[in-house]
Amino acid sequence: MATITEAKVVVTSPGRNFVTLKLTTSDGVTGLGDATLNGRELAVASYLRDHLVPLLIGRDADRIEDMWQYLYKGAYWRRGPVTMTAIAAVDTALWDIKGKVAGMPVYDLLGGKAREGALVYGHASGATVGELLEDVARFQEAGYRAIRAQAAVPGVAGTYGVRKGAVYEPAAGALPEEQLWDTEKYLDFAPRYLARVREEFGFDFHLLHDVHHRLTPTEAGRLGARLEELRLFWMEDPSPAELQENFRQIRQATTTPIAVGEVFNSVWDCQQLITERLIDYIRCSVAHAGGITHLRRIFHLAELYQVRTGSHGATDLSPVSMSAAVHLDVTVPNFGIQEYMEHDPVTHEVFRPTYELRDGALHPSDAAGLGVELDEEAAARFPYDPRYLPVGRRSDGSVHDW
Ligand SMILES: O=C(O)[C@@H](O)[C@H](O)[C@H](O)CO
Ligand SMILES: [Mg+2]
Repeated sequence: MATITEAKVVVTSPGRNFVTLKLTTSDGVTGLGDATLNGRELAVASYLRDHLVPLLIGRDADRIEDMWQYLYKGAYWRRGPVTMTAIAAVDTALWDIKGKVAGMPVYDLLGGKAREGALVYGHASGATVGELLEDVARFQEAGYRAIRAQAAVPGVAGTYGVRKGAVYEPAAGALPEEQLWDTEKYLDFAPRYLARVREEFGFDFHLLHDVHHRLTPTEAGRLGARLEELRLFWMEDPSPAELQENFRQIRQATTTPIAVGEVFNSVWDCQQLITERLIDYIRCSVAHAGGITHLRRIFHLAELYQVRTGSHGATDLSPVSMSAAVHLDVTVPNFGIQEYMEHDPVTHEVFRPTYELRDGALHPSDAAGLGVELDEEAAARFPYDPRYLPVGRRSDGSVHDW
């Protein structure tokens, strides 16, 4: 039996903030887990350092499921993004260790490949429709077969999803940026620019769009119906999903496929969405939904109901959880798509993943474990840099879902 002898929490900001857990066993094997919770990073770092590390030292590194149950049920206070991200980091690091001990990539531990690579979608955006079209062309030239399109809505400063230079989010600054939101202007404009994308580039690629929780179920149904002829791959987060039964109304109003789940952290956040078939794609991630062990459970439940996967994968997830996602993606029968946003090159000075983008799909390497290295000396050169995600406000000044 190998025991955990060291558990280290590394907070670093190469381009943006990441929290990483590094476990070492009595056999000298190391494993990595991503514990990054965008905008609330230090809460997870403290949860790990102050509450989990003392429980990990001396514990059997082989018993991944038992560790998961021990940390989940042992906390008494169940679920929540901070707890589940911390558990995810431990779980991911243990899978990495198990793979290295077995001399196998994690996808082989999970039953082996069902496909060679995970189809990904890239993020095209533009401050104008012209810029968006140029960006879509750039992604097509780079070999992407699926592209998410977001354009700034005229008269709505700081529309969600539009990059400023190389920066996606969060913006620099000590306090959250406040962005204006106008539902009517968006509902009028979005179908028109998405139609322009189809006119220009045709139907021979997957087109996606993220609504980012901005609409009521009535509005979302109306938008979905209007977008049907554009045959979107999906309409993401059309409405906030705390109340899962609200999606029944969207479902009845439109056949545009629906994807939800990047903010969920457990199967209980999406069990009704899945079992009542209120969505088509479940977007939970390894980092925020309890690690490989729990995300696999969610994906298996989804498979029974013909709901496919489409994991969150913005750059607020480190190359460690991106790698874990790709290993899981290539094994599950109900894989749909994987979100992928290339990390800033400076991020790769600290994290060295071995997955590769080829023909619009991410391919895991056959390295044992997850195939990611963390350079701790490089990590020390990039101290934590406090950032927040933006806050949305309507034109009357009241707070809207961002
Ligand atoms: O699907 C996406 O990429 C976005 O919704 C981002 O993940 C979110 O704004 C948090 O960074
Ligand atoms: Mg999203």
